[in-house]
Amino acid sequence: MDKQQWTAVEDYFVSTVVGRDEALDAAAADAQRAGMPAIAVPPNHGKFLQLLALMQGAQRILEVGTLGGLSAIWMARALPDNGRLVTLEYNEAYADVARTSIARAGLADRIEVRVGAALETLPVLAREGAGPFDLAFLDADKENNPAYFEWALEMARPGSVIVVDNVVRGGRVLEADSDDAMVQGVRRLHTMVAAEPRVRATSLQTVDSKEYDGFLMAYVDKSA
Ligand SMILES: C[S@@+](CC[C@H](N)C(=O)[O-])C[C@H]1O[C@@H](n2cnc3c(N)ncnc32)[C@H](O)[C@@H]1O
Ligand SMILES: [Mg+2]
Repeated sequence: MDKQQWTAVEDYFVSTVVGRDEALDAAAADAQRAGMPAIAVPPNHGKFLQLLALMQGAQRILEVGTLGGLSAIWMARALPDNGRLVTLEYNEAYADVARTSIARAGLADRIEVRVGAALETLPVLAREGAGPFDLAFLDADKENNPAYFEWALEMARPGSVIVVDNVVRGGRVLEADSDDAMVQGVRRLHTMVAAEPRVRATSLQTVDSKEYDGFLMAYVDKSA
């Protein structure tokens, strides 16, 4: 089993149950043209996030890490007309490309892209009373995962779901002495979530065109 097979299986799933979306294909092409790294969610993972948003009956969604807007578009497709998704992005040029793709997808009235370091924009959102968010997707610099999780929890309600992407690090999540700040961010996240009485959580390993990866999912089940 290797990347070629995982990609072929992913393509099969995309061509059957996931389905294609012209606006998402265009967003992916624009992201590539703009020189963004190929680190957006694969389509079947994007659809998974969309289903989660639907199951949540989500009206407010928080995302940390916009890139070209792919995961934001996937999730916002689950929102009702009055629903809102706020996505936080550090890179202004990426945010511009994402906004164009979001507008082309017909979601400009539902998605707000905020530029800045998320450690600065998250407290602003909290002060504004932007929550509670029914779903949060944390997918930016993994070093800051613990702080992002704390902010997501701060702006959650009982019943909210928080997903943290890319927690496997090619298996290096096992390396307690790693000098990779992203690995340490993911490890601190797991230690913190394990000790957090307000959530029930699990982490899943995945394989697809992005190779070996995974995500953590937490359900907020006590008054946050
Ligand atoms: C993995 S990509 C996001 C992919 C996107 N969620 C998707 O799946 O389509 C991570 C993004 O986080 C952004 N980022 C990195 N550090 C950040 C920070 N401190 N605050 C906000 N965004 C940050 C990067 O510029 C990049 O666009
Ligand atoms: Mg990711």
